[in-house]
Formats: sequence, C-alpha cells, structure tokens
Amino acid sequence: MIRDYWVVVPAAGTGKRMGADRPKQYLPLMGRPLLSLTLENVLSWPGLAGIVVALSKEDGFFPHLKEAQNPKVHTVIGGAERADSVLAALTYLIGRAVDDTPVLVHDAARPCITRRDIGALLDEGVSPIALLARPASDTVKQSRTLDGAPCAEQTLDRRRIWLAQTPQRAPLHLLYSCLSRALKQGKTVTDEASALEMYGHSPQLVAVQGDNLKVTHPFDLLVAEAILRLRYAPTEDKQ
Ligand SMILES: Nc1ccn([C@@H]2O[C@H](COP(=O)(O)OP(=O)(O)OP(=O)(O)O)[C@@H](O)[C@H]2O)c(=O)n1
Ligand SMILES: C[C@](O)(CO)[C@H](O)COP(=O)(O)O
Repeated sequence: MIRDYWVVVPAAGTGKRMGADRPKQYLPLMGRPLLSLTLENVLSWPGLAGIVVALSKEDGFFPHLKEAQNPKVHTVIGGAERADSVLAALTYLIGRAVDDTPVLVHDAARPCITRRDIGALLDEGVSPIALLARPASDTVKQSRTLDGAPCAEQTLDRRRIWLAQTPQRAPLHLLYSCLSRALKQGKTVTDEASALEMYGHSPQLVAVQGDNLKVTHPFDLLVAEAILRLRYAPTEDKQ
C-alpha cells in the first residue's frame, strides 16, 4: 500500500439539492455532523500524511468539529465550483509537498467509504492515476429531448459504463496542472479524472465493493444512516 499521501476533501458546497437549513456536510448523521464522520474515516486511513479541507468562506460550522483540532487537518477557502475548491487545496499543497506526492480527492459527502475500498485504491499495484467507480448494473440510456420530454435515444453498452465515485487519485503536480489548465480553458470539470482525461491520461477504474454513496438528496441521508448503523451494530444485533 502506498504511504505519505495527502487527501483533499472538498467541503465548500451549499447542498442545494438537499434543501436543508444548512450545508449538507453539517447535517446530523449517526448523531454527528456528516463531515465529522467523513474526516474521522479519512484520518483512519493507513499511511495518511495529511488532509486539506476546502471550506466555504461563510462556513461557521467547521471550527466546532473535533477534527478541526487535529494537526493533520489543514483548511483552505474553496471556490464557486467543486473543481475550484479542489484546485485551492492543491495550490496549498504545491510547495509544501513534493511534485509526485500521491493526492486522493474525496468528497465530504461520501462518509460511508469502507477500509476495503480505500485499501484497493491505495494498493501498490494500482495505477498512480486511478479512481473508485461502480460498474453500471442497470441498463443505461442516453437521452434526447422530444417535445420537451427526455426520451431514450440509444442504449449504451453497460459493460463499458462505470459510475465515478471518490477518492480519485493522481500525483500532486500532474493533477494540479491538468485541473488548472482545464479551468483556465473554461472547461466543465465535475471530477478530477475528467481533467486528466482531457490531456490524454486514462485513469484506472477500481471497482468499489462497499456502499460509497454521495449524500446528495434527502433520501441519501437516510440510506447513509442505515448503512452505518448496520455496519457498526453490535454483532448480536446483526443476526
Ligand atoms: N463549490 C463547491 C461545491 C461542492 N463542493 C464539495 O464537493 C462535494 C461534492 O459536491 P456535491 O455533492 O454537488 O455538493 P454540493 O455542491 O454541496 O451539492 P449541490 O450541488 O446539491 O449544491 C461536496 O462534498 C461539496 O461540499 C465544494 O467543495 N465546493
Ligand atoms: C466527483 C463525483 O463525486 C464523482 O461522481 C461527482 O462528479 C461530484 O459531482 P457533484 O455534482 O459535485 O456532487
């Protein structure tokens, strides 16, 4: 397993699709703010050098998390989009870490990642440019709009369809240069792998085994709670 890597946690979003009274990363999950669970999870990863959390400049919640006092947890001010927040964190690391330092970017909104899945991504045999992803298990349709309604245009070969998740891994300087170049060129970047692909790289897809959902809509919070309760229930409760 690789060691001395940094983890960037973009946590500067507003959670519009959640529609809550606060950014979703601060909603209660297992009795604690969701971001606290994600950071506690990341802090348990073997070989971790440190974490850079990108926060909204209006964030008044973070200092109250116990993880805020952890010396391994650094913070930066994020940006308007997720990619801007990731770039802000990478900029913080440039000059503090050597160019080929492995960096993993993990959404604050994914608190349920398992040790097994993170171990698969950190494995020495995996490409230094890689991401966790879920192979499609449903039939996948590409849509077009007809009379204002989405309609199936074609069915894609689902054997070649993967749903990208996080963490997404790349060497610090390569990720910084691809992401900053893509943003400077005004390209839409919704994950780190797409910025690397834009400049000729082919990130390895590492299939997830556990549930690593991104808490996006209200129902996702219920699912995450159920996953974690089941995962941490005392063994006699699981029978
Ligand atoms: N400007 C932004 C936007 C998003 N994120 C982070 O990127 C992760 C994935 O983004 P998403 O699930 O879309 O979160 P939000 O942008 O908060 O959600 P929404 O799109 O519903 O507003 C989240 O942990 C979010 O906090 C970020 O750091 N900076
Ligand atoms: C990075 C990501 O989680 C991979 O699926 C996803 O692209 C984030 O998208 P969001 O709209 O910023 O949540």
